[in-house]
Amino acid sequence: MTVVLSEARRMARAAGAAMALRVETVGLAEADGRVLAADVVAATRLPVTDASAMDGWAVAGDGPWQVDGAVRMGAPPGSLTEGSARVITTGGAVPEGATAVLRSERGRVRDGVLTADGPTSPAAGADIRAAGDEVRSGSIVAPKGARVTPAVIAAAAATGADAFEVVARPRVAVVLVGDEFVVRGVPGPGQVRDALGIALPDLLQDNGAAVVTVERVADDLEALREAISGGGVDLVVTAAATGHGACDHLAGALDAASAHVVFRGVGMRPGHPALLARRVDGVPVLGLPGNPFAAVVALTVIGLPLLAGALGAAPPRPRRRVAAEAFTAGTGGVRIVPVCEGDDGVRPVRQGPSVVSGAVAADHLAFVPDHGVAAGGLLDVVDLPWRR
Ligand SMILES: Nc1nc2c(c(=O)[nH]1)N[C@H]1C(S)=C(S)[C@@H](COP(=O)(O)OP(=O)(O)OC[C@H]3O[C@@H](n4cnc5c(N)ncnc54)[C@H](O)[C@@H]3O)O[C@H]1N2
Ligand code: MOO
Repeated sequence: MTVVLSEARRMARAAGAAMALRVETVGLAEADGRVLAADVVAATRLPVTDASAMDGWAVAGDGPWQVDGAVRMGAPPGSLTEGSARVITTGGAVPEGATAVLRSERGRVRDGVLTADGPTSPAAGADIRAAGDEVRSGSIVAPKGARVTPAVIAAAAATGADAFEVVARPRVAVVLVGDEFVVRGVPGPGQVRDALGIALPDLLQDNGAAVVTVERVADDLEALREAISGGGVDLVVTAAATGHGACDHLAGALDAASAHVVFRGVGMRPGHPALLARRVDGVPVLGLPGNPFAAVVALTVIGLPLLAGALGAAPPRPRRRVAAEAFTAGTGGVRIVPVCEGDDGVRPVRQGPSVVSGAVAADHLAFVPDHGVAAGGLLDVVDLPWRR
């Protein structure tokens, strides 16, 4: 069954969401890039106590004040009596009884007595960050489904967290099909240098997956059936053999494995032979076309929604960009064009389906609808996965 691109993306996301991955606990230092399986809740308010916003003196009541010492950072705040002042630095805990902070540049100390420059004492509460002003204890610092970023880690650490509950990485088997490949050096006549054996696993890992095996199989139905049937994985991603040629055995291998084909063919070019199936044990099989750029396209526009669904993360939504020049329509559905971003909008980067070199310079993939887009019109784009 052939589907339109939007439908393929929806089905891929649903296939990912059906995976029901485990939840695991990881320390803050190992969490960057993972997806939260539960809200991160502040274990404390921030600031923990009333804190000084400036270097200066905590003062109690109106001046002049008798300076009675200094607030030690990291020590409990103690208390201050009316008419007294205590040296305090930015972030220091304001002693009980203090009514304001006087900034260092607005006062002077002579013989242990602090006087404010100018006619008045600071207003009540001046330059004091009230306890809980920034974060309330029990409030949500980062929601379930969010990707852990350095900002999430910093906010969680500041509010007392030592670990996160994250969604386990989906375990992926990558299967590269074909007899023609060499894996080092320059290919000889009739040979093809494998372009995907390293790049595909890297792309999957960068997007939250744990690639557990990378297997190469010949154009052989039984070998392919076996390769896509391995246990201990949550997802199988294959490259090549999606076509209808004599050597293309993916459909036959899925049939032999009694897998259910969710779709075979997507209304987009390149990448139209992409396929999604479900094994009898529920494990999805994503079949990427063999032409390397088509494989990268299919992984970006279909594989990433699948992974986002599996992780419970927000899907990578297309964004609107101005077309800096006209984009002509393709035949057979959405034309997918690598584009780079300039001041006047996005422009195409020349690219054929069988090489990935054009994508090296590109920022996004643009979706050109079947009526094309005039110069100055709007295009949907998704980021290339390494540009996020
Ligand atoms: N009669 C038709 N022929 C083709 C059609 C079509 O609609 N009708 N579609 C073309 C499109 S589009 C694509 S994409 C490919 C899909 O091919 P397969 O998925 O069956 O893959 P193969 O035929 O095995 O290989 C295609 C091409 O890609 C090269 N390849 C495969 N894997 C790798 C790799 N790991 N590294 C580098 N290159 C790879 C392979 O050598 C072939 O050149 O079908 C078209 N044909
Ligand atoms: O998926 Mo194919 O490019 O359209 O090479």
